[in-house]
Amino acid sequence: MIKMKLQDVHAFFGKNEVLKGINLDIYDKAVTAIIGPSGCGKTTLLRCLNRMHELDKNASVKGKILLDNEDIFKMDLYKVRRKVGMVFQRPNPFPFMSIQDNVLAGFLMSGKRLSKKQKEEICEKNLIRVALWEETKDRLKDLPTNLSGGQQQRLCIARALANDPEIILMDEPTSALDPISTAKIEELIVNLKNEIVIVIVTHNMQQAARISDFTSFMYLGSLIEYGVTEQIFKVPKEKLTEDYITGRFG
Ligand SMILES: Nc1ncnc2c1ncn2[C@@H]1O[C@H](COP(=O)(O)OP(=O)(O)OP(=O)(O)O)[C@@H](O)[C@H]1O
Repeated sequence: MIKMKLQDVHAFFGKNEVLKGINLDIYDKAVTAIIGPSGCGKTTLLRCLNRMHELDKNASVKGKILLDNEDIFKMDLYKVRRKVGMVFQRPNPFPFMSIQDNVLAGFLMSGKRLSKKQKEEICEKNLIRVALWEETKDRLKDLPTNLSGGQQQRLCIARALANDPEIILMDEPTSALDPISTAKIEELIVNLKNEIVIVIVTHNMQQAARISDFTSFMYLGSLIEYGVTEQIFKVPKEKLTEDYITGRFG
């Protein structure tokens, strides 16, 4: 089933067109990877999917992005952001909030009142989902600053999950992490895909091959090739894709 559908999406910074008519179907219960050389527009594409691109005052978008057949540009912005969460490259837990409050940050910021029991339940459930519960259950009131980078990133994923999004966008979520933390996040992504749609930007082609079901290869603002990950990596149809995945450029 198609969860998100992009139709002729163009994105600009001022007059600079950085996405040049992207058509892309993002499937439910799947991990979709976006790969391509630096500056090709991967992050911009990701940021269009939850309307973060518009935050830049110089930026604009044209085209259609449908979420469950609803045009996200006609939806309430708060609803879009609630349905489409985001995890960034560098773990960015709120440094002055406890581990528990970090998980609950979405609720705290929206002003929603929760009982102590509800808070504890939401916190436990989401820390379990990211395999961080055992490591943090005795220090939920501590600040997150003493957690390792990998733990902080899992906390950020728990924070995104706690809002019950339908899609999570991940912008190079492991590029600042060591190999063991990276492996844990990859395992987590694969486990989560049965409940949530994941779109991940990665520079690491082995990572895309390991964890994604679909891969889109971008070049200079265009989507060159999109398909099942195994096909893209084993028998790419486009020469540009082949050159990129075999390391001839990028
Ligand atoms: N805030 C901005 N203002 C102006 N131009 C920008 C801005 N952010 C990105 N760009 C430009 O838009 C183009 C696409 O950038 P984007 O960050 O989407 O590429 P990317 O593929 O994610 O790159 P990388 O892999 O290096 O992160 C680039 O030419 C970049 O210089």
